[in-house]
Amino acid sequence: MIQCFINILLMGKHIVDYFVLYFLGLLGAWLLLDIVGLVAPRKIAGIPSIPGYPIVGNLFQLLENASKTYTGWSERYGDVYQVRMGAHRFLVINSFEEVKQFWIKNSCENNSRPVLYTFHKIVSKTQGFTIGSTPQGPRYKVMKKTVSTALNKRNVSILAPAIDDQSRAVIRFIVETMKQKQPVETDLMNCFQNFALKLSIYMAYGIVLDTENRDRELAQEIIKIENKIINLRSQTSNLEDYLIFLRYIPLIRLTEAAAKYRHRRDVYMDKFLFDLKQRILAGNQTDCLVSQILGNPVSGITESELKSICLTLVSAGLDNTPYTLNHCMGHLSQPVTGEKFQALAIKELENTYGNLKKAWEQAPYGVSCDYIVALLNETLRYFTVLPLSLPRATSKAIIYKNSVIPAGTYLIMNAYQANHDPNQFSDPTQFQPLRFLDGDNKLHFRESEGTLHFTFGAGSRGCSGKHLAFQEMYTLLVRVLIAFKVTPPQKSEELMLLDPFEMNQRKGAVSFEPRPFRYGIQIRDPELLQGLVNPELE
Ligand code: HEM
Repeated sequence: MIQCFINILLMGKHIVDYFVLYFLGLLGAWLLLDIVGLVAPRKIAGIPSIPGYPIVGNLFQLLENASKTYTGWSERYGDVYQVRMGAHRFLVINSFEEVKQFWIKNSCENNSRPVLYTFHKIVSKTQGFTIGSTPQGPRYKVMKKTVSTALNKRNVSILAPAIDDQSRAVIRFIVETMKQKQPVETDLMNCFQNFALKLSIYMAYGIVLDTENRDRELAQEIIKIENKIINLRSQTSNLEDYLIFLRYIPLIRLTEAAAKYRHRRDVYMDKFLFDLKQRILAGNQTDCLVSQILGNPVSGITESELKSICLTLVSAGLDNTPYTLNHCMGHLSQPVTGEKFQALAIKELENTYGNLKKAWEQAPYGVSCDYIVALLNETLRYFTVLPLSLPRATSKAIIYKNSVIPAGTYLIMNAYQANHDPNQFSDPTQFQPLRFLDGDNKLHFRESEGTLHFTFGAGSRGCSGKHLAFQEMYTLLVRVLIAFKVTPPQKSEELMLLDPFEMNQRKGAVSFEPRPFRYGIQIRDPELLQGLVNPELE
């Protein structure tokens, strides 16, 4: 018996020994191949390169708050340089002017996306890529056209009644949960997430989710899983994307979590599509994007492309829109300055619409108040929810100064740095909505004049959902401001810190994910609010 136990132990030890030997052998072979240049990505001539290590390159220097590290390197190596992350080389662009050069002037050449192992081969196996992660090609063009049309200004204006209903429901829910107790200290992040989710699901499948009651669990599952999957798009954390040999080591399966989330996503994505098809078969006409595509075979959209479109609509704004809006709430709750922003916002709403009742009613139907537009744009600029935007790949060569950037090069926009470029924005670290307004509090910038900031990206693959996201944020912000006075939390440690890097709790994630913070809310005018949230009782 004892001998048998010893034999098992010895066998276990041999297995561990073999495993270690296998690992060291693989690493040694890879190092050799790297040194002779067989697995190392080629350097781009004439562009400064950040010194790194064999095999990994700069990967381990970029695991936390990479945008900040890139900014630090730009001080020494200039606005445009190259880094190596294992098997891939990226060009990093840091200043406002250089981003304009690469993203807008070279829009046609810079119009594809990198294909990375974890996201493209593991997560996207069943529902396909989202549009934002699909490389350039004829099928991408068909999908992009469909989604861009659905999300253009005109079609977003058709969604106004839904934005009206859903944003009113959010405020009504908050008021109900406040009951008699006021002021309440809270964080409205989950309400903002439910709002964004409801609108996406409505637009895609024509379903109104009851995120507070009947569909609460489903909504929380979607929010959680989509957040996990978005994080798998991290430009640095998925080591198997860059260190190819890791994929060949048995027992190490860094992508296991990715496969698990994909299965959980399949459950709700397949159900939404199945239910909609059943409703159509039963003759219940539903006016939504998916039924328009299903009813129009000439669009040439295949089943798998339809799945990609659905995925895009469900996931694209689910983190970005609520995080940005919540960051704005964080500014409104700052001692001293927060009160001033709110006072000016209320005054400008009255000036624009005549009174607050009209401002509430008209907010879903356009973005007319320039001060609120400036407040939101300053939030988008200051926070830059995707500090490294989304990565790009060039489909044609770009001539940059004396260098040729070949087709197939991966590009990273350091959007946070470009949005804080002192040559473009005076006092870039100050939150100043008035920077976008003239002396009469009117916007001195029009969209046709170019790009205000790079939070929605830019050029041919810029964000297709920016009109929808902006209209959603505008409506909810106007309504929150009319409904509530926002105050700092009692405990100073619960106040939002202004620096997004300091607040960031997932330092390797693709978007800023601030740790929870709180603010006080108190009903501004109970009588007015009663009539606004329950107009049927008026
Ligand atoms: C505040 C909210 C949002 C922010 C900050 C944001 C930001 C971005 C960024 C930075 C990109 C990459 C752009 C580039 O490469 O230049 C992008 C792409 C995209 N976004 Fe958004 N987004 C938001 C909301 C939305 C919403 C609500 C939707 C649709 C429901 C959406 C749909 C898309 C699509 C389809 C793409 C891919 C474009 C392409 O690759 O052709 N976004 N977004």
